[in-house]
Amino acid sequence: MEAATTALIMPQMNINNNSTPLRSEAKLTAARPNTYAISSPNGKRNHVARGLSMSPQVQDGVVGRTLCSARVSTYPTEIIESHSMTAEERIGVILLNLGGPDTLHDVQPFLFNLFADPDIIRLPRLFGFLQRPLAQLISTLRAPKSKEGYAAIGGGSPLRRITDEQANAIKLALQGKDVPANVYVAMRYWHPFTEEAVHQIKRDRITRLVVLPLYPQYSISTTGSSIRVLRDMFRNDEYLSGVPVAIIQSWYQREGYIKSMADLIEKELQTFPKPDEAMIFFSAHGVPVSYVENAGDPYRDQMEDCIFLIMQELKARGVPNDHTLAYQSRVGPVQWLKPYTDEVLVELGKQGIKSLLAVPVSFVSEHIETLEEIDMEYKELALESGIIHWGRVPALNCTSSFINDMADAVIEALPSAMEISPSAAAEEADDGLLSYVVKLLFGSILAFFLLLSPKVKSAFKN
Ligand SMILES: C=CC1=C(C)c2cc3[nH]c(cc4nc(cc5[nH]c(cc1n2)c(C)c5CCC(=O)O)C(CCC(=O)O)=C4C)c(C)c3C=C
Ligand SMILES: [Fe+2]
Repeated sequence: MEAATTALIMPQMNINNNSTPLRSEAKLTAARPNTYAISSPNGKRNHVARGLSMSPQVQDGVVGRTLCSARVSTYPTEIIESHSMTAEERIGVILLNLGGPDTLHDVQPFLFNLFADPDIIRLPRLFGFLQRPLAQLISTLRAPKSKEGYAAIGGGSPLRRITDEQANAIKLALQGKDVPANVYVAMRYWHPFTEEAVHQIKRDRITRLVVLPLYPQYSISTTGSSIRVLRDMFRNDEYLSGVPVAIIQSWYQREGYIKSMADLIEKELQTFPKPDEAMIFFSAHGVPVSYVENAGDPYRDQMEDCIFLIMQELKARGVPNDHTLAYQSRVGPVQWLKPYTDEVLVELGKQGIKSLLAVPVSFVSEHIETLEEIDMEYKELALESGIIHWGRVPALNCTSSFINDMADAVIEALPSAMEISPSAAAEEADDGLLSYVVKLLFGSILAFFLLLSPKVKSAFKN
């Protein structure tokens, strides 16, 4: 397939972002020039310095780990010339998601994959060899608690089914907008794995690809991790390295998403005896504090912006309810983003709050943390703490306004697709098999003793 025929000028990061940030703007004042690429008809690129970028700290934490030197998308993409696609273009959309165990038997290997991810357990580079032994131990310790949770929601995660439904709905929405596309699901820790999706993309000879994470906000641990894996696959493959790719890094600020969330909240409030007295309780999946404070993860800022925008929309609709934000699902012995959901529930009970509407906000499908943690554990805790009326907003799943907005996001991103340049990052040193085995053995022994500590053990078990 010939490369695109029209010259285009775009940010090298090829991030699509549609609205100007609200509260993140302050951080951009410390901006430095960003690189824009000019693609010419023969596919060669020249680079010019232009525009704004995030602070160096964020760049170190995020840019180095993402496809095409991508920055977090808290500022607008500037497409200077529009780009026309050829008729033979075969468009692909790859949905990035976490994945979940299909059966209880899958729980421990799923957890192993999750904890073996260096974006989930961030060890200093020198201790990288401990990653897999640690993952083996932590997944074994965590599995009984996780299994209980998955058993309580029917014996497995609904994530694969819902993500497949979303993929199908986005495909139909794109078709309805005269943009025929194949939509692929790429899970990070369980089937269908990213490798499987990428294999299909090659098989289908896709010529232009949009990467759409199913996480509204960017975190190093979610979108960042999936993009890192994709980048490695693309830059090492002769065919894929020539496919223009557009990456949507985060989209929590999209009007369609904000309005869809506001619709769900408004509707659920009506189930309360006194809707205007219910507190709106946003509960986001947490990340360790060190991600935000040391590694430059924009997750907390984006989450706060997101809540601000949803509340702004609700106020404009005459829904002035009180609201609060807390973080759930912490794992392990480190500090996670605060305040913690369980502690806030107890505190709100003490303050005499009687009606609470829980709103899961970091994810767009039902999953274990909505169906078990919120609907069972937190509900019970809230009722014990004095809350009388409890409600929970459903996840967006296949809500048509949301799916329609995702299809629009794809269409808006298409023109900024560009080839993934080989990364300058140094490859891991290859020390040979013997060294690998010695490190693995040493790592396993060290990890074993580390995890014998009762405090560490119980932190992963609970
Ligand atoms: C935006 C969403 C998510 C962030 C950020 C995130 C970070 C993160 N998660 C763990 C550990 C676990 N997560 C687990 C399940 C899980 N996590 C998310 C989303 C985010 N995780 C989802 C949607 C799910 C559920 C998948 C499903 O099967 O339904 C689990 C397994 C379940 C359990 O045992 O609690 C673990 C473990 C870490 C350590 C982390 C950031 C570093
Ligand atoms: Fe998680």
